[in-house]
Amino acid sequence: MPGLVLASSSPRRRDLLGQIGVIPSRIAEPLVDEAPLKGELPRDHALRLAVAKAQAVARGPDEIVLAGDTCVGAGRRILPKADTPDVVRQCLELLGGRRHDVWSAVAVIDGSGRLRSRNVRSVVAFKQLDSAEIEAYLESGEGVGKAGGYAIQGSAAALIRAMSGSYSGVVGLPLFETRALLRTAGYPLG
Ligand SMILES: Cc1cn([C@H]2C[C@H](O)[C@@H](COP(=O)(O)OP(=O)(O)OP(=O)(O)O)O2)c(=O)[nH]c1=O
Repeated sequence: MPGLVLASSSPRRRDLLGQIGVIPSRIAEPLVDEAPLKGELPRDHALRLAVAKAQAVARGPDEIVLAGDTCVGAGRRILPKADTPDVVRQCLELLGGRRHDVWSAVAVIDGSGRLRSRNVRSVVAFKQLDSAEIEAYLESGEGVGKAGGYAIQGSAAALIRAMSGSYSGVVGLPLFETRALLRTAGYPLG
């Protein structure tokens, strides 16, 4: 059975793979500049970074490499991965009361070096958020380190009116597409 390298520092991606019974034989942190290019659209950004992360990690003989990227987009605008509570606040002020896109890209390089990728769009609708709700969410600390400043898998779920698309993709790895790519790459999955 070919080994699987997960090119990700994200514990969420490891957990999501575990949810479908996939245990990487190796985890490697991809060192990639995640800054958007000038004028880059959210969908292009997610795909470019997933591919770059997969390519940044060395592949041993008979190893498959998998990487992903999650990008939150408000129209043509890319929201940052919130690194401080202030950025979380700015994101929530923008996202409250409207719909936004979450692009979830996954890239797989197979044992012969062939790259395949998928990019999934989800749409998430937040309720109108008043300042007390935003401050309460900031208190939770859950938004820091997350694309768009929130995590759907935590207390933010209670502020989300609706979503369509891939729930696992919003969390960090679209599992339907990931399974299909892994199978095509020769990784044995039932
Ligand atoms: C929108 C959203 C994002 N996120 C997370 C998933 C990703 O970890 C993060 C987006 O950053 P990414 O750059 O996709 O991933 P990462 O930096 O955590 O890990 P790596 O690049 O090493 O693979 O935001 C959630 O956990 N829940 C959500 O609802």
